[in-house]
Amino acid sequence: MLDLSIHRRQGAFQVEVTLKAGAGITALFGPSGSGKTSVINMVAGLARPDTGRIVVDGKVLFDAALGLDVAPEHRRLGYVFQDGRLFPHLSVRANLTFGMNRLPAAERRIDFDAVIEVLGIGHLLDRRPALLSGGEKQRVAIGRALLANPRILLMDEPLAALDSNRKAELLPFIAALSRRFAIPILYVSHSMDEVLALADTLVLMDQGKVAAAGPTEDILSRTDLRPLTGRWEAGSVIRATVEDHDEATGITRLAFAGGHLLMARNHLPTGTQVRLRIHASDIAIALDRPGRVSVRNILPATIASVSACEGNMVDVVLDCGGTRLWAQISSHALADLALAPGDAVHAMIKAVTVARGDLAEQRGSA
Ligand SMILES: Nc1ncnc2c1ncn2[C@@H]1O[C@H](COP(=O)(O)OP(=O)(O)OP(=O)(O)O)[C@@H](O)[C@H]1O
Repeated sequence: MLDLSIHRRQGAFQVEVTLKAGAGITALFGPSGSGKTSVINMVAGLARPDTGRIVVDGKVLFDAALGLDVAPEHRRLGYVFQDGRLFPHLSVRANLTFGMNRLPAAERRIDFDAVIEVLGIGHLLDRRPALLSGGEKQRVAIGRALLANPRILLMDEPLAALDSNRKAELLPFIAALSRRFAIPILYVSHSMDEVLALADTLVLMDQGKVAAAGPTEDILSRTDLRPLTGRWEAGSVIRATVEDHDEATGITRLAFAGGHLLMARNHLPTGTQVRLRIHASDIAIALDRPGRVSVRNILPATIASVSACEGNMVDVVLDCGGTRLWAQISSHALADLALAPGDAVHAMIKAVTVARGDLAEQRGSA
């Protein structure tokens, strides 16, 4: 879908990125100044690489060796900025159809009514942008970009200008978009919560280069990348499937590669694929399987690695049927239990939360 290999010097800073992004949402994540916007601007044609090549959906947009540089307006890309940048003098409807009306009818693959429905903006069509909330403006901006039938949607911190409630409201809309309309999204963010809720693929940027890239769960399970994945609370991110709900006990059972997990009942249909988050501080380790204990999730596991972290705490990575679970225990507990790689233990998981799981995802995986 997106295949790029680019190099650009801007002042003292060098961007040197090779990247392939497939279907779904690819997040560019990294500290301020790591080069995320520079990459997205080169894809959009707003900045010119010194060398390299950019291909989107089979179409070569830039090739330095061939002297090829398609103008931004001919790249057929959707770009959503932090601030919606709607046309103030046009109604929401006219904003939405602005790019769409410039396309030949045969190229209008994305249906107006479907976009209105997914973004929940049907009741806003006759309003002017000045009368919209920040979140509504962003939904209209996303709809406008989508209706121009882009090859890819570029989103540069689209939620950065919104407060946390509006952000949380908008996340499910964005998550549903790429799956519902089969449009790849390149999403710049420095919020790990957004990455967790949205990204299929995670690209970690550092000092103008790609430090690591891959499926989000895999990248986030790597303790060596922690300096880059950042200051968010340590923990694991795992894939699971909703297996069943027990109305009587109010418990939902999920299946994952290492067995089953129980959590408070949610309302996701059976079969929904979800991303679960388990904080490292919510996993305790027992050498013997505990008997009468309140914790519901007790799973056999093997110790994969032990390494010092901050203060008197130790990172312990457990292998649970091929899934990595990241626990943090005190160095005192480590010494007391004499834990070492290869030991068979039991992971006691005190809390599990759903970081991503929506109906659109279930349709996509059917
Ligand atoms: N036109 C330019 N000329 C010189 N330096 C530039 C130019 N544009 C960006 N830079 C520098 O390139 C580096 C990367 O900037 P970029 O905006 O891509 O980072 P970013 O990861 O998107 O940061 P943020 O999260 O703060 O938006 C920064 O050091 C920036 O100062």
